[in-house]
Amino acid sequence: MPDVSPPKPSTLPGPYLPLIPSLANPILQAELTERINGKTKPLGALGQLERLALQLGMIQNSNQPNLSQPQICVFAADHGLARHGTSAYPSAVTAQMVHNILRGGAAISVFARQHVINLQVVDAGVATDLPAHPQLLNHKIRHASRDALTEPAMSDDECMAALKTGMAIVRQLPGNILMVGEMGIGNTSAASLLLARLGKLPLSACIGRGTGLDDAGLSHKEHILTQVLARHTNACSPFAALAALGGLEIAMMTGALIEAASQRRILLMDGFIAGVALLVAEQLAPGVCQYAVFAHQSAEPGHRHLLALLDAEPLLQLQLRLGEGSGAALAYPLLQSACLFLSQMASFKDAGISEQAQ
Ligand SMILES: Cc1cc2ncn([C@H]3O[C@H](COP(=O)(O)O)[C@@H](O)[C@H]3O)c2cc1C
Ligand SMILES: O=C(O)c1cccnc1
Repeated sequence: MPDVSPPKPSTLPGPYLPLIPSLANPILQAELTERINGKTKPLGALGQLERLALQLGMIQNSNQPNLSQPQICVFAADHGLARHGTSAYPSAVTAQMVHNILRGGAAISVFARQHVINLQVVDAGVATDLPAHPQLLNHKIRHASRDALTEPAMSDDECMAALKTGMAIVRQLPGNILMVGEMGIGNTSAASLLLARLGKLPLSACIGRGTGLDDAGLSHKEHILTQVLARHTNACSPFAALAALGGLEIAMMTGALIEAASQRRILLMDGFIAGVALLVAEQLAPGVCQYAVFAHQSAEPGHRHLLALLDAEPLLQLQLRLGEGSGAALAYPLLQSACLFLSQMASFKDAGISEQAQ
């Protein structure tokens, strides 16, 4: 039956969302700043690493932050909208890549192994059923999101279930630092739609080639996504936009980020798709962004606008356009270095070196 009734605006029942603790703590901030400035280096010479160390200290409410039991969760799902040719690859690649990740052959498998980061894959909504695997959590909400060109990608109940599942997954995870990644053919489209709607940006600034569309593919993608936005003009609140424009993996990542921030975990953010989940999380639960460290700036053009919107300073510029959490894993050692310089570097006082510049 065609959906003829006017869509009712979706609202997220508030009590499900935890409060995000504020990081404001002027005393600790002054203490950390003095500690950083007192290290044996010219003032400010560790640049962005100094701001990173300060942020990590504030997140952990400590002047000696440390990283323990780092976790990467790769959320996987398919997209009904992908049937309109919005990706250079077919949806079948999502499940194939999940197998590849679990076998240890994907980029994220390699980088997680390299940096000794625990890796799990979550089936949030892959189109096919996946065989059981010790590193695979089966939380399939449905077999792929619905086709957002004709109906909301998720019902309110499905979207809520995805958010709550993401939160529950994090409650079961150890560690004080979370990286979220994703695998879902067609998810640059969902992310672009969400960024355009929630960031109030023109769609043209939010779209890109994703897995490698050519010029004709890119204009076809823009044509389809323009129609999707027009189909869902009422989906303006963060929850309504998330449900309508979708991505089961994006919704589950959003829940995971909210829960992790509420527990004062560090959120080491990957690229464009994960970044859009953070935008949704911030709008649903203001304050989440205080916990985010931005690993890199993706080559997907919308990411630059997203980072500007979030006033974010990415650590790396590697022209990555992969997702999976790969950029977050690559940046992880920088966070280790930020913690180590704070705990191990000598101060001018310890080393008996004159602190005064000429
Ligand atoms: C082999 C392969 C591995 C990937 N790993 C991540 N992605 C990335 O590309 C997809 C998004 O781009 P689009 O919207 O154009 O489909 C997502 O699955 C994302 O994780 C991959 C894509 C492919 C093809
Ligand atoms: O930056 C990302 O997250 C990204 C970019 C292109 C394709 N998949 C993911």
